[in-house]
Amino acid sequence: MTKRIHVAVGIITNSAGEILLAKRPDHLHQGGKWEFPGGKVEAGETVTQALIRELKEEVALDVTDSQPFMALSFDYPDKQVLLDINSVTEFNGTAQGLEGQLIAWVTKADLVNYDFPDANKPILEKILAQ
Ligand SMILES: Nc1nc2c([nH]c(=O)n2[C@H]2C[C@H](O)[C@@H](COP(=O)(O)OP(=O)(O)OP(=O)(O)O)O2)c(=O)[nH]1
Ligand SMILES: [Mg+2]
Repeated sequence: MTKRIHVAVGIITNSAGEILLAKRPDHLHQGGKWEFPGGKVEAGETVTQALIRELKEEVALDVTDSQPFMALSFDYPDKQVLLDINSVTEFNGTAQGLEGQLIAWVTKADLVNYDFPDANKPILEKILAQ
């Protein structure tokens, strides 16, 4: 049995109400899909610490406030994940794809036009219900 991967994920909303998406590089797990930026929680880190670190590393943003949005477990054929999803409402900086990934600020209405990993379905449903 493999260990479930704990991931800190950010739904980052700007002052225009747009949400930040990043495209996963093709060679990674769920490559080519759009995601909410984030990454693995390392040993000894809280989810908030991981979120702050990952959003700095991946999209160059300094998170100053976040709130839990939802958590979900999902089993891919090749990987099991626990996504700890947080709303990021306060941050400094200008978003950049620091790992060479495409990024996009997307309106809520436009989210349906992006291809997300299967695990993200409940997240999209909750965002769209709000
Ligand atoms: N960040 C993020 N990951 C997601 C989402 N949906 C989803 O299924 N995942 C999965 C894909 C991956 O298996 C896992 C995230 O792991 P990752 O490979 O991005 O982790 P990381 O950023 O720490 O990358 P690395 O340092 O290990 O290369 O979570 C999502 O919306 N955002
Ligand atoms: Mg990542």
